[in-house]
Amino acid sequence: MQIRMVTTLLTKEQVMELLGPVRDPFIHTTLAETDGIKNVTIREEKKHVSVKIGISKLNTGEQMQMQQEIVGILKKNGATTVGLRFEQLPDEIIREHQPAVDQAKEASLMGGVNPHFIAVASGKGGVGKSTVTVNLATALARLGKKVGVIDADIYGFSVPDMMGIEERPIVRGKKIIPVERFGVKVISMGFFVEDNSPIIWRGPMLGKMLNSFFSEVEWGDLDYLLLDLPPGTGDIAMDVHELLPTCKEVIVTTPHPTAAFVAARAGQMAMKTNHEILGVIENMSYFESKVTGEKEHVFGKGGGKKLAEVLKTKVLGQLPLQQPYMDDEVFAPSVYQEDHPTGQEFRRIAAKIVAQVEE
Ligand SMILES: Nc1ncnc2c1ncn2[C@@H]1O[C@H](COP(=O)(O)OP(=O)(O)OP(=O)(O)O)[C@@H](O)[C@H]1O
Repeated sequence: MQIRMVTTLLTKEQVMELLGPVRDPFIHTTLAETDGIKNVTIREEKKHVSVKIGISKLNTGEQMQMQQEIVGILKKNGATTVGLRFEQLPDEIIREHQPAVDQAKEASLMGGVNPHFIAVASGKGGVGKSTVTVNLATALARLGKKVGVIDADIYGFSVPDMMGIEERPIVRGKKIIPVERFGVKVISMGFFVEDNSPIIWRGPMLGKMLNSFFSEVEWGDLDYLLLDLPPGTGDIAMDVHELLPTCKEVIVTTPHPTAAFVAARAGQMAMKTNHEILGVIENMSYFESKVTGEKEHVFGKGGGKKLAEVLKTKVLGQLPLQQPYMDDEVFAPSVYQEDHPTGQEFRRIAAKIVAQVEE
């Protein structure tokens, strides 16, 4: 915005308004949000504006760039000279705005060794994103990996039900102990909601919730932390993507060309937020008759391959339409057994991911 000067120099309010949208280079939050514009002084007679700016990291190249940006804005709007000083933002402000994964990594909250973060995304709901998350996690655990899952699908949290988790996490001291099932540590919004009641999320709340899933949960030593993202490419999905900037991603689609087209948007969202795409998983690829062994492509064909081409990645696997075996002893309606054909396909996918990530 450019404010035209007629006779007087900028007012304090105008300086606040002009510099408010400038972003802190490390926590990607505006100065208005971090309350980072301090001590604005105007010397009308000398056309001089001096400002103190709160920044999350002092004395860096990024600070220099920010300095140039601010001086440029103020000069463009009438200041002849600009005095600029920087000070360190308070820790609590940085924590509040810092992307969750970065925070976890920096603080080494995961028991000292940082896991590989893998987010599972989809272009729309109902394509099997949560099914893929829980089975990929279980398959990685079966390969001997230490695995955690964060059910970040805040509206449609379904991971506990899918894995047949009935207990709730216990709190020890100030830490939440995740529930363990099939060797996978699980934390879900569903654990903290009474009676399945709906929640209305606003951006900052979402960030706080994700941050606390990292910092207040006793994850211990993990090799992999999987995140079940909200479906689609709306605001909430975008917010979650932005809060998790250092994740790798798996995109789930059905074989229908339209589904793959919509999933491409999720892939583009991943790329926009600098997430590396590990590959595409095509779910509900076909139905195989138990009687004739014939494969029917109930939901169309080729969507996964097409999506992988668009996103310049590969198809990690194709999952048939099939339920897990009925098991009277172990209740987990969506977890495929190790000897189930779909369980075996998940094992192959998990092995590919391990090879790719740990290479
Ligand atoms: N390969 C499959 N064969 C049979 N049923 C499946 C398969 N994949 C998923 N389903 C079923 O389809 C439904 C939707 O799956 P799921 O909840 O995993 O999708 P989603 O993409 O996570 O949806 P949302 O994001 O809306 O929660 C579930 O009832 C699940 O059990």
